Amino acid sequence: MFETRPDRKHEVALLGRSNVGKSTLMREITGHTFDTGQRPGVTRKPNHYDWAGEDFVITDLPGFGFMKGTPEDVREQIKTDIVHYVESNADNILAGVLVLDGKAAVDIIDRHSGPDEIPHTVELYHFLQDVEIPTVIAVNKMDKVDDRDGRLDEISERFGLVPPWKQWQDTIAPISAKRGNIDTLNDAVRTHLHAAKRDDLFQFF
Ligand SMILES: Nc1nc2c(ncn2[C@@H]2O[C@H](COP(=O)(O)OP(=O)(O)OP(=O)(O)O)[C@@H](O)[C@H]2O)c(=O)[nH]1
Repeated sequence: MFETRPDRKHEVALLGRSNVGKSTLMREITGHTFDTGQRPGVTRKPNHYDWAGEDFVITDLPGFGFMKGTPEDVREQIKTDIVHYVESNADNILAGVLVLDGKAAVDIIDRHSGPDEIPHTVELYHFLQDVEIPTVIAVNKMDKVDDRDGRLDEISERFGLVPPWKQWQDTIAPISAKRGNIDTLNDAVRTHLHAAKRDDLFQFF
């Protein structure tokens, strides 16, 4: 299902449930227009974006989870394809950005938590850790959240990061892509690239 990636060695991968705002975030990062809209599940293939003269791509992976009108087996396939894509490209993925909808994430995670069930978002975070990709959780749509610190503490906890969230600012980045507030994400990603001594490759962050 996935198209061949462009011939660039390094990349930063954006992952998240459908409709969390990945395309909006891509547009904000790159200044280019992407296919965004009200209709969940618009992004079905990885969208690679690269800068002229730079040796990396940013990859917007398909949204996973519930998509109206999409059968269960297709949704499962999308998730499997994401995992395979990340596994195949892990050596070249400098950082992962897991995007959440700050307004909805806690409810969705709790709804899918149980003795036999790990929510996809949490599962993907742990998977990225397992394949040693430094990951930032970008908590988007913060413009819709009233109790900012309370919500971010709840989110930290769901990912196994002991609150208060403020001690995890390299990992948890509250943003509002639509309003253009993404400095926290830039800072967090830059920290990881510094740690990997790859910031030379990624001048935007
Ligand atoms: N309030 C608010 N809405 C946002 C923000 N970012 C994105 N949205 C809205 O959320 C909806 C989904 O945004 P998209 O960027 O299309 O989401 P996506 O994650 O690319 O969706 P898929 O294509 O399904 O993967 C749109 O209506 C956006 O305008 C934000 O920071 N705040």
